[in-house]
Amino acid sequence: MRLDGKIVLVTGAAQGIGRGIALRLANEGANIALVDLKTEKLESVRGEIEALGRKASVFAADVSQRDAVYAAIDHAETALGGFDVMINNAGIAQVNPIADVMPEEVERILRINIQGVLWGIQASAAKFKTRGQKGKIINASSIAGHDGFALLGVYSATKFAVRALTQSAAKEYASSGITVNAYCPGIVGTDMWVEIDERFSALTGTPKGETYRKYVDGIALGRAQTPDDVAALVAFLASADSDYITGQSILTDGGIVYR
Ligand SMILES: NC(=O)C1=CN([C@@H]2O[C@H](COP(=O)(O)OP(=O)(O)OC[C@H]3O[C@@H](n4cnc5c(N)ncnc54)[C@H](O)[C@@H]3O)[C@@H](O)[C@H]2O)C=CC1
Ligand SMILES: CC(=O)C(C)=O
Repeated sequence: MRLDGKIVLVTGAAQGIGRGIALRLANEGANIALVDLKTEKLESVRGEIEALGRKASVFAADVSQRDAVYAAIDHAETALGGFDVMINNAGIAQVNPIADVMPEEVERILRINIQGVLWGIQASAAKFKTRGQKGKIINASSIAGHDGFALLGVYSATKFAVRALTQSAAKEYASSGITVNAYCPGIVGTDMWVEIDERFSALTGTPKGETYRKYVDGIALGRAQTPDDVAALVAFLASADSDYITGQSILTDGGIVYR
């Protein structure tokens, strides 16, 4: 699964799953363009990648802004000398019963989780075509993109949408030699789950930590997922070993959702 010399852009790379993916792919030989809103943390990840002997670039962008995503890809190409793989990882959670959801919060999550992925697909495919090369696009969905979760209804809808975009884009870009796939993690111990757990507590009165524990207890393999567990699948999807796979949204959850 070596990625020697490949140029990979990762959004949401400042922490959590995105950071884990960036480090894993750098370990496989890739040079990484790091994109996020949190520039201080991005600089720290850049240091970790350079310590592995790989090149890294940092670009601050809000993935919900189409122009910013195009600019991030241009920057990656210029800074690192090419562009081979796009990883649309950035996303936010939102915990609210359907009865209480309000327009502003729906608009915010749709802009980041759906439009962010859409602009990432569109801009990276355009760049691969301009460069006259093949490419790989890899999107973050979730187990919540296969099953709707209570109190995570709008979030789940965005992750179902990522699967739809992944399938449609795979069909539209296959003839250009571009593959499009998604990874669907389960319960990963990142800041996102700290936030989800706190919000469940506030809404239901469940003691802090209980919701996370309950979900982890439901995992067949008996432990929470790490960013590196997710990164192992993404490394495969970024590598030549996955060249004959497109349009798939692949579960990596330790045994929660079975499809
Ligand atoms: N943590 C989990 O259990 C799971 C997470 N996922 C998905 O994996 C992806 C990464 O999640 P985590 O690392 O857990 O989350 P996280 O909250 O720890 O990290 C997300 C990163 O994305 C960045 N980000 C958020 N909005 C952005 C925007 N508009 N523009 C640029 N960057 C932005 C944040 O600054 C942050 O660095 C998300 O798409 C999430 O929905 C999927 C399944 C499970
Ligand atoms: C954050 C997320 O996608 C789940 C299902 O936990």
